[in-house]
Amino acid sequence: MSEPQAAVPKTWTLGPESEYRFELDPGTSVAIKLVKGQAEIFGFELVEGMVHLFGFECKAAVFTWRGCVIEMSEPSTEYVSDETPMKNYANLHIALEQMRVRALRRIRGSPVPPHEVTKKSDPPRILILGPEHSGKTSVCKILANYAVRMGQGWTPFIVNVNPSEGGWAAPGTISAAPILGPIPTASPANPLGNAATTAPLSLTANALFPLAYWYGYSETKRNPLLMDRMIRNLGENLNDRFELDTQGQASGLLVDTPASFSTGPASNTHRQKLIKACIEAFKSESIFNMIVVVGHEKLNVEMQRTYGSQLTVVKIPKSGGVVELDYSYREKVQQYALHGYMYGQVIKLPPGVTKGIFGGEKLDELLLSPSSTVINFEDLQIFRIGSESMAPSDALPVGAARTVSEMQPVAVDPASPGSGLLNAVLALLSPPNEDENERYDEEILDLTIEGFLVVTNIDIPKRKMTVLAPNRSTFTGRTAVVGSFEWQEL
Ligand SMILES: Nc1ncnc2c1ncn2[C@@H]1O[C@H](COP(=O)(O)OP(=O)(O)OP(=O)(O)O)[C@@H](O)[C@H]1O
Repeated sequence: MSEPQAAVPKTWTLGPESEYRFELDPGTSVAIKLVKGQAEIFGFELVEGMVHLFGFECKAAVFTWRGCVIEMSEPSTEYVSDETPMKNYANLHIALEQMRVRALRRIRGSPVPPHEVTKKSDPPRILILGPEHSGKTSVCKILANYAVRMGQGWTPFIVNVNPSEGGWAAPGTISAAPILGPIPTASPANPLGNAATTAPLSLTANALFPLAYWYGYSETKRNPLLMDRMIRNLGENLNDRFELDTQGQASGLLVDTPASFSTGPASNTHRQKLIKACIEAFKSESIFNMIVVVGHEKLNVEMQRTYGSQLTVVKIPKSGGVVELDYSYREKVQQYALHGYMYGQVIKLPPGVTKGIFGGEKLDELLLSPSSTVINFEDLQIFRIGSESMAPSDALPVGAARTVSEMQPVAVDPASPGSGLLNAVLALLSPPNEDENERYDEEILDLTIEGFLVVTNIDIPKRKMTVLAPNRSTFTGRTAVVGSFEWQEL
């Protein structure tokens, strides 16, 4: 078969405050080069003359404040728009920047200028809410990128409580990470950056060290009690970190939420409970002080009524560029994230393109080689939280009681034919408390995760199973938890 013809690169000249939006079909990639001027993708600045690669059905926009010239190979869909809400996002960023400066001054005990004496000095702690595909994650990324680009040493924390996305590493997690450098966008998997746990050591430039808990399901309504507990755990852990990290504390917190916090079929009580869990979890010394509602008038009014007396509720417009993502696309992105976790980013270059950077990294540094290990059933203790098919407590018939509670860790026997472990994604938990006296029944729910495994084969007669993991290590004596995610070949 002949090689696909190299397409002649196209050039676009973008006027000030306009953006070039593109979408990629499965199996395609695009190369974009900034020829002249300045441009950014969700706040991440493109380097002039460098070829930036995008793949895995990425949908994004190259935005420019002052105009630029870009050159690119052919994406699947493309258009330019000069109607963007970027000015609103930049204004919000400026307000947050002032909060950071005042907060750092207070934390360090520096003198306060007379005209600022009456102003509050809490760092920005923001809950970002909005309906499905309103652009919450993109707003979160833009605000974090603008903060780190200020050159003030800010390291804002992003908290991802959207288990369908999982933030870093893999879907199913509730996680947080300090953002140390601008977050690139190259693939929809790991939209908030890559975790160092999976990346090769050479990726130190962009690698993040997230703090993650394993919820194990895509949807928040699957086990709301567990979600609530994980969010509170994360909040507690972060508040402890802030006590040791004044710059991080002043940089603030951006919480990216799933759409089920804001709208959709879930009951109002379910939504309100999750929002309340977030607000209470991250309050410690300085309370949550802002709710940002992306493009939803009714939700904005509801939040004003409920929380307006305690915190600032701000509505910002939704970008016309946000793409509506369907269920099958989201599932595919989850698989891209899991495969990326194990194998790194294997991207097919566009015809005629021979080099470039992908998410800020060189291509040959993006490949990983996971290892397949055969272990005994007894080596690894595997649990599932609650029973396999679990309706939330409030959905049970009146008077009906559960035999297994939603929060109960239930041991899973790989020898049982219905274990559901084959091809399952397992989260490997960090070791429990060394002091036996400090242990408790539900400790598993409160342990952070260290990584992920996939069970690729189960040999019941020999009582052995094969697990795929990013690196060769022993699992003897370790504990893992299974959720609902399954490994699929791409
Ligand atoms: N201005 C834009 N131009 C092109 N694509 C965009 C733009 N803004 C966002 N997108 C894309 O639209 C998709 C949805 O955006 P995003 O994930 O930010 O929305 P969300 O509200 O967080 O979604 P969810 O419904 O999963 O909570 C993503 O693929 C994102 O990259």
